[in-house]
Amino acid sequence: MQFDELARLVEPAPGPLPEGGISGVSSDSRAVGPGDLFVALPGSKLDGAAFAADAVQKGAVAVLCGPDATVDVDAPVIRVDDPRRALALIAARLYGPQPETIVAVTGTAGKTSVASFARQIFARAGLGAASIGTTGVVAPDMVIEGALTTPDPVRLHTILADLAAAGVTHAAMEASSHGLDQRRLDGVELAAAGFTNLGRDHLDYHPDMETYFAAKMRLFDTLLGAGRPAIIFADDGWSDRAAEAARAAGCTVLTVGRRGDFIALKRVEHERHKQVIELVHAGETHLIDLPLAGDFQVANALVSAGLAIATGVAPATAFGALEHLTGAPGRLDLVGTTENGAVVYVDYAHKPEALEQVLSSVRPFTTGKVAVVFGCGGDRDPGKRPIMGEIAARLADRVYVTDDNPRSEDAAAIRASIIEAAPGAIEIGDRRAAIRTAISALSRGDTLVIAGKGHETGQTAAGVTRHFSDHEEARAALAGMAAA
Ligand SMILES: CC(=O)N[C@H]1[C@@H](OP(=O)(O)OP(=O)(O)OC[C@H]2O[C@@H](n3ccc(=O)[nH]c3=O)[C@H](O)[C@@H]2O)O[C@H](CO)[C@@H](O)[C@@H]1O[C@H](C)C(=O)N[C@@H](C)C(=O)N[C@H](CCC(=O)O)C(=O)O
Ligand SMILES: Nc1ncnc2c1ncn2[C@@H]1O[C@H](COP(=O)(O)OP(=O)(O)OP(=O)(O)O)[C@@H](O)[C@H]1O
Ligand SMILES: N[C@H](CCC[C@H](N)C(=O)O)C(=O)O
Ligand SMILES: [Mg+2]
Repeated sequence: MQFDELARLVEPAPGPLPEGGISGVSSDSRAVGPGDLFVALPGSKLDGAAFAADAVQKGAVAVLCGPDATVDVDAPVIRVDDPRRALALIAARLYGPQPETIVAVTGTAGKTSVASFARQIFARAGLGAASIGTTGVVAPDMVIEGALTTPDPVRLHTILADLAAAGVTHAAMEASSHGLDQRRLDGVELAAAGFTNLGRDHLDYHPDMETYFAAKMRLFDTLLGAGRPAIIFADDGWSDRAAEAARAAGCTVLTVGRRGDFIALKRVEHERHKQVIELVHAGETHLIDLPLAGDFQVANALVSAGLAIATGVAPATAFGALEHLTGAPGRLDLVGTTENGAVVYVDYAHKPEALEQVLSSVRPFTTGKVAVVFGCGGDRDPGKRPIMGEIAARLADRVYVTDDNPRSEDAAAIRASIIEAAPGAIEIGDRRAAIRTAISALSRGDTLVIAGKGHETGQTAAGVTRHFSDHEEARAALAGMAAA
């Protein structure tokens, strides 16, 4: 990319730049190669400006930074108002092309599920489809594990270009609040965007709920172009405000749910492992056998169908595809049943609303007791710990408090802060032991939810990640019971 083209992408437009251009872009000095532009970002732990000289030594031909960054290097320095946005726009231009139809979904809970469902609907419609999010990149003949829900712009645009080259025309991606706030999605050309719900999460990063909501709304007010469809789940406490924000941005608001106008949910019959839903779209009634457990999956299915229909999938195809959905791994995922008929699920609820939803979802099908095994991650919003303790104590009959990913924190202190609000809880720090104890205590008619780690395959404590899978542990415990 020539410098004059780069100059047209950033604000304010920089002064005169030298001849020539850049061959790549990076915000990490460790990844800089000859000919690259280094973008110095002020981060949460470090200041990228401190690495500018390193980057130039490694061959960076220019440095882009914010207005006040302290950068003293022997290379042109380009100062812009928003270096994170500049990085994203430059990465989009350098590493494109993107699949022609990209949809993104935001919300506190349901993003991974909606992205997976939208991919499955696109695929059923015969389109080259992919999803990008917490569980990685999923495309035909391609599964790439990912570290972040919304990858950083350089990685994201490399992925999008690889997908486009592999014949993917329709991609569904998750827009996390960190990703939106850090401009990781700026430059992605969105055909439609969705909103599921808002609840307490990430208040270690966002100062309060209003700021958290505003970060989510960047999806509509900055990223989705005017006139493009915004699919809003209508039955959440924040739905009206989300619709208002999208409308104010000029998006075409299409609501789904019981209060929905685009897809109106009329009736739901919940069964243990599936639900039958009746909905009305464009004056036509559809009766759908949704093969997923959990009330919350109805909302996710409606948002994903809305995204697919709004981007051109025939309604009958989209609704037909809902009958074939497979849940995203680790989302109210049935692991097995004990010989005496108790049911064991692995779920990814690691925040209050999700835990509330999942425990409420299993109650109607539990003739015995509801049990839950969970903990809370370290280095994450400590305020949610007693809230989740209270929810577990209220909605489950047996609560086992264990470790999630303590990361750098004292695991016992995390457990104590949960138990403060769940006084009857059984404390077993070792997650494997907690799962085994909970499974061996199950009786006929009971349901156990092992919550918080879902699809994860590692447990991080004191800076070390060891292989750990709730699925494997639960299966082993169930097999052990059967053999005994
Ligand atoms: C708090 C947070 O979101 N941090 C993200 C952010 O890092 P940062 O800018 O704060 O990085 P920093 O370590 O302070 O460094 C500042 C700058 O110096 C640069 N640097 C640093 C060292 C060096 O030697 N050379 C160098 O150039 C860094 O590359 C960076 O540009 O930008 C990085 C690149 O995009 C991310 O990898 C990093 O994610 C960290 C690892 C993370 O854990 N993020 C989580 C909280 C996250 O983003 N989660 C969301 C939400 C999940 C959900 O839905 O629940 C997600 O989308 O995954
Ligand atoms: N629409 C929903 N409403 C409330 N809770 C939900 C909803 N969808 C999923 N959940 C709960 O949240 C958990 C995570 O779901 P999912 O992975 O789809 O959400 P996410 O937004 O991608 O979460 P994360 O931000 O952690 O990646 C599920 O296991 C379930 O407990
Ligand atoms: N993307 C989320 C996942 C949390 C999963 C949970 N198991 C935990 O470790 O807290 C985060 O990084 O905050
Ligand atoms: Mg996710």
